Amino acid sequence: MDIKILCFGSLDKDFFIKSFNEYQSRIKNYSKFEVIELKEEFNKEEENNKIINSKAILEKLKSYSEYEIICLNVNSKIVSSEELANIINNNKNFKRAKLLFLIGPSDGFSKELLEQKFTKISLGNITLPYQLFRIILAEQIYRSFKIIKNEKYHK
Ligand SMILES: C[S@@+](CC[C@H](N)C(=O)[O-])C[C@H]1O[C@@H](n2cnc3c(N)ncnc32)[C@H](O)[C@@H]1O
Repeated sequence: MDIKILCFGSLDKDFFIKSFNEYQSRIKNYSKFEVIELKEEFNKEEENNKIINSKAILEKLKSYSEYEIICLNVNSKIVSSEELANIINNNKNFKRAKLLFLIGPSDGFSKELLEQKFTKISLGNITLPYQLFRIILAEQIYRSFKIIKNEKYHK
């Protein structure tokens, strides 16, 4: 399996970097795993930032056309850890599956991006800052593998 996270910015605090690296190395026991970071445009008004940053995502995704895109969006359907594991496990050719998780910019995604035929999910009815969310997502991906493989993991 091949999993990528496409996101904005980079982790700039030691405790974020350490936490992410921990889950990253755990995920790598199950799948190829890579983070692709885009530079975020902050300088315009909110609506324009959304459009500019979402266009940058859509442009980048052209290089990943063979990947199934899973867009993380606060206002989309909330999924449980088991449901996320099902999404990851859904592919008939599990070992060869290619999944790209998309974390949005600070102002969220544009209408154009949200209209794409991506799987869109929320991890809960709370908005998390992007650095923290990257770690939560990595933990949930790791947890998904534990669920899929029916392996023990602390509750
Ligand atoms: C700071 S948040 C963006 C908040 C923005 N106001 C919005 O409504 O999308 C940055 C990114 O983190 C991710 N994110 C944060 N909390 C999330 C949640 N509970 N579920 C899914 N994605 C979340 C999303 O990808 C979001 O685009």
